[in-house]
Amino acid sequence: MTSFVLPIPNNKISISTTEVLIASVVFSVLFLIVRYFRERTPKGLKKPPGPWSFPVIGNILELGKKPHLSLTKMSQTYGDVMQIQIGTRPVLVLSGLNTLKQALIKQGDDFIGRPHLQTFSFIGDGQTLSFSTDSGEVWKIRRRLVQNALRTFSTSPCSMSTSSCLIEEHICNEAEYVVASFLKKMEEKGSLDPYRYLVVSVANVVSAMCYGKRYNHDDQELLNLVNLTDEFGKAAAAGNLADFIPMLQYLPNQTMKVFVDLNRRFQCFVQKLVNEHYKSFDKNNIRDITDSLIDQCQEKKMDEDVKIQISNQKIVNLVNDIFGAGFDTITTALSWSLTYLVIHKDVQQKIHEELDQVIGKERRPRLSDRPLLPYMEAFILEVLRHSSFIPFTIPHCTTRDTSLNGYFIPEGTCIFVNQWQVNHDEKLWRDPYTFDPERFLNADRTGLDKNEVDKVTVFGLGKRKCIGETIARLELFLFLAILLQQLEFSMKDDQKLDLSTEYGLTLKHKRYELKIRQRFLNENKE
Ligand code: HEM
Repeated sequence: MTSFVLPIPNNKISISTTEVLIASVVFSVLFLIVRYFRERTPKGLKKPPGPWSFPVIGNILELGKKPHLSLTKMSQTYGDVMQIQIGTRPVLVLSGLNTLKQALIKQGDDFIGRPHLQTFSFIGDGQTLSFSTDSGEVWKIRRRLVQNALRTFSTSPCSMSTSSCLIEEHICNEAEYVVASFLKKMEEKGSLDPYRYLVVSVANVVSAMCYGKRYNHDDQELLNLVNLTDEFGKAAAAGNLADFIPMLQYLPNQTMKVFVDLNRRFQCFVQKLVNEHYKSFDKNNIRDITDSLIDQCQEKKMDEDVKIQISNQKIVNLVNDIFGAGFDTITTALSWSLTYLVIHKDVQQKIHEELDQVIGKERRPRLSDRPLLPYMEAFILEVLRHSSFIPFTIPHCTTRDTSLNGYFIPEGTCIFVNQWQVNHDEKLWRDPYTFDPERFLNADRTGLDKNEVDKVTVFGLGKRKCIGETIARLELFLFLAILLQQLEFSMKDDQKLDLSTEYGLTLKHKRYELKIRQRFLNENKE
């Protein structure tokens, strides 16, 4: 009979094949018993349907490298409320706009939580607004503090008479800088990879917004910050199986080590800036989000418990959160926008025509022009819908036993919200896979069709909805309007764009070089 020898120092233990077989059978029976009891449902409610899963790994193999596509396909078989198993963890996958609205808006309190995942617990020491498992009083206060800070900042008056608020001023400066950098590089090289320039400019806008600090584009501190965030994204995108097979947490995990180290370096960087803010804090001169958070924390009438949770140290985590959330998202959206523009030259031409007609070339686009540029708005909406570059929201979790569409969902269930499915649902959209901004225009093409606009699902829904949506939309509008008023984008002659995506924190297209031409020569704008 074959036998195995366990390599325990000084004490070799020999196990026979029969013993291994018996152990496997006992393990499988125990696994099925535990599963049976865990999946019992109260009377009148059903267990959510889903595919059969393997012990230990669950449905990991079926998810593959593009889970948004595989889960969209599976939802066609199992429906809008489907249960899969990732590793040893049951995960409920929600699809369909009505189901999302029911769960996240109508039953918002039941679905408001965040699951306990090892990765989340490392980000900002598990104390961030976005990833912390807390969804009670502390989370509410954190969210309110950040909302107030964003609002203050986006309505603060600015020094330039042409801008309505500080954020407009920052974005306009950066967009102009991108235009100049693009043209300079074109002159030197004849083509360029736009991502490199967009990423630095967006980092500068977020940095100005968070810490009131704007850098030169070749400043080493800014470039370090961009690299750090990039590495952070890559480490997070590599995924962490231990989130779903908890016993792996006890094994060495190189990716998580890198992740923890990056997180620590990022926190140190922010801590330094927050400390500087404390030293020069002036209640009558709130310059940025950090100032606003310090101001609110110092004066709030919070009860003592909560005050400890939102202590000054935690401000670092909140600022960290906003920086992280507002950086990769906007860069990716802008980068996708340029990609669609070079592929769909007819769409780019229509945007140029609209800009020429409404704004002309004598002045720069402003935020107040937004209602006058419906085609531009429709283009941005279609970029967000078609790319669905954040295919899932951040995972949610149920805060109590509940039911959805007649299915029983126990407390603590991890929830994946499939935004990609909603944005490509044939029941909701005409030709969902075709890129067509016109679908968002009203009948006489003078404005947007609100019914269509409201179906686009990229910022999440309900109580956990993205807190930066307003800023994100205005930032995309201003950047693109300023870029497109002055520039025409086209593909490098010998190049065919590969639109396949890399799955990560956000869906990214492959990097490529393009050509850029100045539309009007010798301008002298305000
Ligand atoms: C196009 C750009 C953006 C997109 C598509 C986007 C999308 C999202 C999504 C899908 C979520 C998760 C919602 C959920 O879990 O249900 C989220 C959360 C969040 N976003 Fe954004 N976002 C963008 C830009 C921004 C910006 C610019 C900021 C900050 C200024 C921001 C701050 C946040 C924060 C703090 C959360 C966590 C909210 C919470 O857990 O309570 N986002 N965003």
